Order: sequence, then C-alpha cells, then structure tokens
Amino acid sequence: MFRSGAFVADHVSPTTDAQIQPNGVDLTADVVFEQLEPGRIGRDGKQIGDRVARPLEELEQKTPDTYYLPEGAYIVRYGERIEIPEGHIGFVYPRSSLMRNSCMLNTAVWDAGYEGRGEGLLQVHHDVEIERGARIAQLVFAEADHDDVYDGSYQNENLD
Ligand SMILES: O=c1ccn([C@H]2C[C@H](O)[C@@H](COP(=O)(O)OP(=O)(O)OP(=O)(O)O)O2)c(=O)[nH]1
Repeated sequence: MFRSGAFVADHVSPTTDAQIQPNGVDLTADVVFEQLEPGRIGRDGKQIGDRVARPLEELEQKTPDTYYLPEGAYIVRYGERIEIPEGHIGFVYPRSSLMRNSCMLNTAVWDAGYEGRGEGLLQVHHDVEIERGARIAQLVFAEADHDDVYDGSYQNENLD
C-alpha cells in the first residue's frame, strides 16, 4: 500500500504546505551538476565521475536564482533531507510539468533506512529554465518487507 502525502511529509524536511500532495511530497531542485569525467561501475565497487555545479543564470534581476539548462544530461540534488522509514520503500517521479517541457527525471530505488539529500538524473531534451528551489519531483512511499536496512556509501550524503 502507498502511504499518504501527510505520512511522507513526516520524513522529509524542510517542507511547506505547498509541497504536500495527496499521495506524496514534492521535492525541489537545489544544485544542478554537470558530469565532467567518466565514472566506473565495477564488479566490486564504483566511482562517481567528477562533476561541477552549473552556474546560475546571470540575470539583471538576481532573484530567484535560475538555472538555464541547454539540452543535455544533468545530476540534480534535491533540497530536502529524506529519510526512508523501516517497512517502506521510496520512489521518486518527475513532476509532470517537467515532462511536458520535454525534460525527464530518472531515478532509482530509495531503500529503507536511507537518510540524506539524494540526487536524480535530469534529462533535458529541450532548453529549459529551472528556478533554484522549484518543485521538480514527487516522493512516494510504499510499504515493503525487508531484512536489513540501508548501510551503503550514500548514507547521510549531502547533509550539512
Ligand atoms: O533516484 C535515487 C534513488 C536512490 N537514491 C538514494 C537512496 C538510496 O537508498 C541510495 C542508494 O541507492 P542504491 O542502493 O541504488 O546505490 P548503489 O549504487 O547500490 O550504491 P551503494 O551500494 O553504496 O548503496 O541512494 C537517490 O539519491 N536517488
């Protein structure tokens, strides 16, 4: 069974009322990165290629901070700290307005026990402007059986 947005919101911070949806919680774009160097997926380990944060658009009017993204693939870090409670699995879906603007967010499995500010793959198929802090995705929780909890290399990532 999928949990309500109010339940998900108890495990995401910070959130505003506008982010809480009937079936999940909207996530915002914080930092957008461009990968510079090749990574490596090995049999026993992995290496994430070097990346650089995209510059914010140089607008006369400085606020809100805005990314101007030409066609390409980017890594986006969400603005919220997310905790996946035991007995659950998390999934992130793109906000449909992104998709309707020819962009897509690709995501993986969010494991029970994970805590951190995670990341997603933002595919831009047509130039787009994204304000820093804008809602781009939605996190949902489903109840799930599991033996262990998450103890991988991304535990507590990107927390200040
Ligand atoms: O789109 C996603 C999906 C998951 N995660 C977070 C939550 C998840 O629990 C964690 C680790 O994901 P995964 O287990 O797929 O990572 P891995 O590549 O297997 O590395 P490790 O074995 O170090 O965990 O990353 C994201 O940030 N973005």
